[in-house]
Amino acid sequence: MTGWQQSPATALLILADGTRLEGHGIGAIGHAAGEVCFNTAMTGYQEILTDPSYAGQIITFTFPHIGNVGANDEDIETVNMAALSGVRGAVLKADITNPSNYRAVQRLDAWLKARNIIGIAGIDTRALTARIREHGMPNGVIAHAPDGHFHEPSIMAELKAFPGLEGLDLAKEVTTAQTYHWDQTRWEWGKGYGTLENPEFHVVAVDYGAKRNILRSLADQGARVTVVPATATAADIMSHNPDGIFLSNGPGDPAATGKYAVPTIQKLMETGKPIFGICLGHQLLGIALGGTTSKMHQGHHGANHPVKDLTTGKVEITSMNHGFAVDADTLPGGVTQTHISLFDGSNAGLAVDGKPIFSVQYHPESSPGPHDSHYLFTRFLNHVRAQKGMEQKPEHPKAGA
Ligand SMILES: NC(=O)CC[C@H](N)C(=O)O
Repeated sequence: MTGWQQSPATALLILADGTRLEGHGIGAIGHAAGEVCFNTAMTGYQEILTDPSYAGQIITFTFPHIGNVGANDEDIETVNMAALSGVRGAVLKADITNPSNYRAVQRLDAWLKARNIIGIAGIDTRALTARIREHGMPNGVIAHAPDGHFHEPSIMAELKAFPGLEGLDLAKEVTTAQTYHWDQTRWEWGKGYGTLENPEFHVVAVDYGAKRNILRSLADQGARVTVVPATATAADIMSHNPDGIFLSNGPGDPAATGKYAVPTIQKLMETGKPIFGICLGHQLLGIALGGTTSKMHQGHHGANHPVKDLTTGKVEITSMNHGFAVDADTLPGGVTQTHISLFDGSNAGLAVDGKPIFSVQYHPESSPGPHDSHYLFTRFLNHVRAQKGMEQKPEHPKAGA
């Protein structure tokens, strides 16, 4: 048969420059192309693999042992389960072992298969990560064939057909088709997830690929949340009579999604309502204010990224997942750069002077990641409280309070 190659390997990762890595296939069978990035988080692989912002990407985990705690039904960040799984593939160092954790209901490889995610294990992820650091995030294709028979022409055709993330609006692939309401609160020891009983506020969240724990974090602050599709107009959003507006994280190129999202955000800014954006929402807000965004070299994907709050001098350890960034020097007068990454000085936050409008590039919902930045949800709702003449809550409550 022409085009078929037999290999002792059951999975391949081929990069756009022809680099060919062989390993053991796990998860779904077939092939998929995407941008190959690396994530340095040591925990939370299931939350990472279900973050819709990874649409169009293949994740290399730098932590060598992924899968040891198996898979459970709770650590799912995808809200729109009707959408295809965002991430295109997972690249691991060590083979997946039998899970050892009280929450595990499945092995990770079986879970990957059920979610149609292709994985490859046995890869020298240190070398691959060093390569990405040196040359940037390449396009690549991941393939899994349990019998070791790979149809190379179709695998290479898939790689060639992948246009790269620049210019891609992927929010439309993962956003909700319908408006829905959210009232689940954050997980607490001994209690699990709660339900918001007596909402004090109403927030409309624009879903570009929202993560569950962001919606929970808003509910935790007393906000009932109405989640609307990415293409909702300003009139649609205002028809829900929100006290505040949230712009979610999401995949793809902010400039591409901005074609329809930015005019909406510009109209929303005129309403005077408090606006808070995270990650893609931050980038879209940056563009709406007159700034630009650029593709990064290796991006930021991990759970230990130091960020400096330039307004207080404090450093927060944050969770990050982005491959584009707001160009700080394009932000106009009247907009303050509030946070920067201490890894590379790139923009990590902004605020509109004198208005209740702000956003951050990183992930205060911390799923997975440290909780240092959770105060930002309080800050957002404090803007709402101020407009309603209510007492502010401390951003950093004392332990036990
Ligand atoms: N997590 C996100 O919202 C990512 C935003 C954007 N897709 C980026 O890669 O920069």
